Amino acid sequence: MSHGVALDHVTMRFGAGPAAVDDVDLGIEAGSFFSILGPSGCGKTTLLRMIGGFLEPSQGRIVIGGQDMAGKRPEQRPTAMIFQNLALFPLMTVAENIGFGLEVRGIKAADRRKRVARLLDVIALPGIADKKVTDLSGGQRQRVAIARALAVEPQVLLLDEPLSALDLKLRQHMRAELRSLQKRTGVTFIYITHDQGEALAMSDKVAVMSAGRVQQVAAPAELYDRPRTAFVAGFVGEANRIPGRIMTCDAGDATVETGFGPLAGLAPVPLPAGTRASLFVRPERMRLTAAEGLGAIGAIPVLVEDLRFEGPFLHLVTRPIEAGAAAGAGTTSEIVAQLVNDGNLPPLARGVRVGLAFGPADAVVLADE
Ligand SMILES: Nc1ncnc2c1ncn2[C@@H]1O[C@H](COP(=O)(O)OP(=O)(O)OP(=O)(O)O)[C@@H](O)[C@H]1O
Repeated sequence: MSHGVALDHVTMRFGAGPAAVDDVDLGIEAGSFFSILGPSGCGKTTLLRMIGGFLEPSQGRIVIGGQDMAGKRPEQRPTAMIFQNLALFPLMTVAENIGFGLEVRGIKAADRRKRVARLLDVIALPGIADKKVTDLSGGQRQRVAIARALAVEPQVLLLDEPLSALDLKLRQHMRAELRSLQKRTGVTFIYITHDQGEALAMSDKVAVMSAGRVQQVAAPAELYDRPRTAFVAGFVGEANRIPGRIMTCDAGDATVETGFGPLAGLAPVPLPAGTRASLFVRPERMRLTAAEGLGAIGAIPVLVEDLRFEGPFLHLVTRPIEAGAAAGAGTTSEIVAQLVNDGNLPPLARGVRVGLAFGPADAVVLADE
């Protein structure tokens, strides 16, 4: 794997408190779409600013295209950054905005014009060169900001939540646009967001951050299906958490005791018997059954508290009839299910008693944090 960008034990401290970015190791493949996902304040922007050269790490090394970036200013790096507010020049035309960085680098007017025209094709907005940026829609401005960043031919484009100011519809459209733009140009995109849907939809790989640390780096499907920490399971997509304890774990499988009974046949986990651990089950893995027969989590009897019809799906919010307290490990107060509207759903309403079931293949076991 060729590493376009390598972070080696990168740490950033602003003061005496905990590090804003804490000992981060990352390898970002050249030509890939890489997202850094995490809640507000987890250190995403700080990490991106260090890659772009706007901040020097307190410790660690950043290597881009094989070159150590220590001491290099932003304009000396093969990177370009797009900020949340885009920072386009309002009094300039689209062409002047896109050509700005080229002018600064002393590229002649005729060559600038050619390059700007090519970039307008790349962003699929030919013919707007002479418009003022203030006359453009939000999505068009977004694309102009990208063209301006690409004009200086960076190896790596750094994007700091660039879609956050757009309305939902446009944001969803721009996801596909950005993804296809990245593939067309072959430039490495490092994209930061707190929106897991955005990260899953666009990225080749996603790094999930929490409190300055990287929790997991994986392709979107792996992140969703095989989260490695309870934080990732809860932050990426929705997940029901059923607390319990590891009863046995050998090479073949694991058994977890929960307040609703034991569940055997789980994929083995490197945790000793007695460890507090939870089962994480996605809402779409819950099946509707008759409200009886507990046993090995055959069916958890629940009361329907709320339901939302979404066309292809029915979203159920339920409360277990018994809280399902696992000895000392906590209770389950709510179970959410997303049922496929396949024409066979029984009539459901608030207050109806049903059973929700899942099997060992539907659950991921993770140690409590
Ligand atoms: N220049 C600074 N001086 C002091 N503390 C800072 C500075 N920049 C960031 N921090 C702190 O570092 C931590 C990480 O901030 P950062 O902006 O990187 O998080 P983030 O994940 O990008 O959050 P958001 O999505 O809200 O922008 C926060 O606790 C923040 O207060």
